Amino acid sequence: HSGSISHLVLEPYDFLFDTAVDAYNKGDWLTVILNMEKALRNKATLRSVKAQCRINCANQTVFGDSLSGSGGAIPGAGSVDDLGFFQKILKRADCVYSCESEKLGSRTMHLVAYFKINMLDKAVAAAHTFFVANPDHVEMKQNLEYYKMMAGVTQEDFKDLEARPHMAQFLLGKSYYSDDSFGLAADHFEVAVDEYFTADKECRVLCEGTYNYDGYNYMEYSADLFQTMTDHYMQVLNCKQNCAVELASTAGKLKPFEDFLAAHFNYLQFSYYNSEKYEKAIECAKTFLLFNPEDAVMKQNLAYYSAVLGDDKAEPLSARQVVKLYMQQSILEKELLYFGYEAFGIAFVDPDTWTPAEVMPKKLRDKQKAEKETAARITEEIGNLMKEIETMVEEKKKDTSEMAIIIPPHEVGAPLFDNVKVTMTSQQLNGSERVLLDGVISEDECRELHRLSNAAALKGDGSRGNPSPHSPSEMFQGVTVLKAVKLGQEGAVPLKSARLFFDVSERVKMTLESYFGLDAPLYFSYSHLVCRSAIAEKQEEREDLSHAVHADNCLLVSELNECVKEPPAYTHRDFSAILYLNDDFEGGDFIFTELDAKTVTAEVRPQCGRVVGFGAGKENPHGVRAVTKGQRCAVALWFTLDPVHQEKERIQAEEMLRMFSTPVNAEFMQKEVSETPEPQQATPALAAQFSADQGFVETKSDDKPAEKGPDAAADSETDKTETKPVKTKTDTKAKAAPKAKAKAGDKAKTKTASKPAAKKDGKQVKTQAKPAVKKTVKAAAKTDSEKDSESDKQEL
Ligand SMILES: O=C(O)CCC(=O)C(=O)O
Ligand SMILES: [Fe+3]
Repeated sequence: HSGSISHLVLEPYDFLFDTAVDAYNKGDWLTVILNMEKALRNKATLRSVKAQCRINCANQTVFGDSLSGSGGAIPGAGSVDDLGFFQKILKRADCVYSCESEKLGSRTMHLVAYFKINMLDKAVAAAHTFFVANPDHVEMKQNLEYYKMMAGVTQEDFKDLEARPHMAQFLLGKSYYSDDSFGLAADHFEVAVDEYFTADKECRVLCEGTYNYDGYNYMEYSADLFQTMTDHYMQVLNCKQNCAVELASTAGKLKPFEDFLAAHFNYLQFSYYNSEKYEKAIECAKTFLLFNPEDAVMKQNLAYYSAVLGDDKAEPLSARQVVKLYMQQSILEKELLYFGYEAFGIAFVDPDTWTPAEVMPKKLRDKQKAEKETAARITEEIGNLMKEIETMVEEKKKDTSEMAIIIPPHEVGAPLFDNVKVTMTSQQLNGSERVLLDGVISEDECRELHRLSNAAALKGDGSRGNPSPHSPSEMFQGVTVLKAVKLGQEGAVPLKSARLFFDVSERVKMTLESYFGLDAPLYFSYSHLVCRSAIAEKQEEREDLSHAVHADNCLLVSELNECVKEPPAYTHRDFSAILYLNDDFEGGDFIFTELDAKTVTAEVRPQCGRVVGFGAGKENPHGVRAVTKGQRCAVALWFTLDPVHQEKERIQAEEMLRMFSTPVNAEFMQKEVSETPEPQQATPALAAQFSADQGFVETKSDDKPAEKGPDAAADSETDKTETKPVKTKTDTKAKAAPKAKAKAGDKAKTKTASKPAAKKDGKQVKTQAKPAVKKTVKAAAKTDSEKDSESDKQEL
C-alpha cells in the first residue's frame, strides 16, 4: 500500500442529493445548486479514489505470475494453476478492499442506494441541460439567472463539473484547428490523446465493480461459480467496451462524437502537415488508417506526405504503438463478448465503427444482414402505407369541406369517446362554437369528484380569498388540480380522486379538440373543481345570479354591446368547458345571452356527465342562475391554443402524479412541497424533453471529421500525381469541399512531390458551426406579488 494514510471525509452524495431534491421542490434554487455541486464533486472524488486503488492493485498483482512456492510440474497442475488464478483474485479483492477503507474510512458509510446514483446521474444530465446545453429555455434560464445573480455565482461555477481533461483538450484542439492555428491544435490534440488513454484506463478499472442484477430478480438469481463469473465478467467487458462511448461524450452534445479516437489522428495529420512536420503527419495518417484502412482520402494524404518526405524515409515510420495495443485489446474483448453472445445469449452491441468485419462471428453477421434487409423492407412498406393514408386524408378533407356547407365550420369532428353523445349543437343552442355533450363521465366518477371537492374544502383554511366572490347568497369553494394532488399526497383526500380530476379534464380536452375539429392542440389554461352552495338564510328576495353574465376572454361591456379583449381579461383563453357533476340542487342553470347580458339565447340544466363547451370569446356571453337550494358542483376548464400560456401548475401536478406512480420515485415526494408553487418551475424531465426538441448548443454533427474531398487542383508541374491533402472539415453541413490551405512554405519544402498548380487564396472557408446565440435575459423570475395577483385573478 502507499505509505500516506489520509482519510477523506466525504459527505455522502446521496444525502446531498436528497437535500437538493427537497430544495428543488421548494424552488430554493440556491440550495439546489450548492448541494448539487457538492454532490457532484464528492462523487468525482469517490470515483477517482476507486479508480486509483484499482489501478495500483492491478499493478501489484498481475495475473499470469507463477504461484510463489509452487515449483515444478506436479500431477494435477491444472488445479494448481486454477488455485493460483483464484489466489490472485482473492488478493486483488483484498487489496482493493483495504485500499478503499484505508482511504475512505468505514466502508459501509459509502454504500449508496443504487437508484439514487442513477437519479443523481439523471439530475446531472438535467443540470447540464439547464446550465450548459440549453440557452433557449427561457423560463428555466430566467430563474437560473436570477438565482445566480442572488448567489453571486458566476458562469464559471456552472461549468461541467465532470468535464474531463481529454475532452477539454480535444475541444481546444478543435477550436485552434478551425482557426487555422495548426501548431497549437497539434499540441492540444497530442495532450488529448495522452489524456484519452489515462481516462480510458480509469474508465475501464471502474467497470470492475459490483455485479448489476439488472433484469434479474436479485433474490432469484442463482448460478454456479463459473456461470456467475462469466455473467459478471461479460458485464465488466461490456462496460469496458462502452468506455469508448463514454469518453466521446460531453455535456451539451446530445450524441457522443463518432469515431472519437480516430478523429484525433485525422486532425493531427493535417495539423502536422500544415506545420510541415511530415514524419508526424505520416505517423498520424498511418494511425488513422489502423481504424479505417480503406479510407481513400487518407491513403491519398499519406501518399502525398510520403512523396514530400521521400518514400524511403516514410516507409519505416509506423502507426502509434499505443493505439495498436489499444485496438488489439479491444478486439480481444469484442471476440470474448461475441463468444458470450453466441454461447450464452448475453447481448453485445459493438460501440465502435472501426471493428474489422471478421471479428463478429459469421452467424451473427448473417443474422444482422437479414435483419437489416427486413428493416429496410418494413420501412419501405410503411412509406407506401403513409402515402396511401395521405391520399385518404386528402380525400377525406375534400369530403369534410363539402360537409361544412351543412354543418357549421368548426363542428366537423365526432366525439372521441364511445359513451359521449352530442345533445345539442351550436345551431340548437342558438349560437356559434357551442356544444352540449352528455355521458362524458359516469355516475361513480361524478360522485367521486363531488366528494373530492368537499374533502378539499374541509382542508382549506377558509381564510384565503373571499368565500362568496360571486354572490353573497352562496358559498363558493374551488380546488385546482395541483392542490388536489398535494392534498392527495398528504393523505387528506384519496390520491386516486386527484388523479381522476386530472384524467377527466384530459378527457374533456380531447373531446373538445375532436368535436370542434381543431388542427392545433388545446392547452389547459386553468382547471378548477368548483361548488356553489346556497346559503339557506340568504335566499329571500334574491335577484342576483350565481355567476354574473360574462365572457371568458374579454371584458363584457353590456351597455355598449361590446366585449373588450384586453387584460385583466384572460385574453389567451380560446375555449371553455364546464363539466357538471350533479343536479340535486335548485336553480343554477347555465345561460347563454346576447352581448347585452340580458337576452337569454339558450339554457342548460346541469347534470352529471354533461359538458357545455364553447368558444371563450365575445360570441358566447354566459352566466349561472342563482343556486337557491343545495350544492352545485362542476369542473370548470379553460383552454388556450398558445402553449406559452399553458397552466404551469398542471405540469407540476402531472409530474407529481407520475412520480407517485413509480414506486422508487414516490419516496422523494413524501415530504410536503411548498405551499405556493413557483409559476415558472419546470421539472428536469420537462427541461430535458424541451432540449430534445429544441436541440442542444451543438447538435450539428460536426463530429465527423471526414468529407475530405480531394483537392481538385492536381499537379501539372511534375509527373507525380499525388494530390495535396485537404483540411478536415469540422462541419459536415457545409457541403462544398473546403479549400486546401496553401502555404508559402510549400514551394520551398516541396521536393519531389506535386504541389497544387495554382496558389490558393489564403482565406480559409469558415466551416465551423456557429455557436447558438445566447439570449439575453431581460426579465428575472417573477416577483411574488406578480405571482399572487396571478393566482388570485384565477378565482374571479
Ligand atoms: O359553472 C358554470 O356553469 C359556468 C361558470 C363560468 O362561466 C365561469 O366560471 O367562468
Ligand atoms: Fe365563464
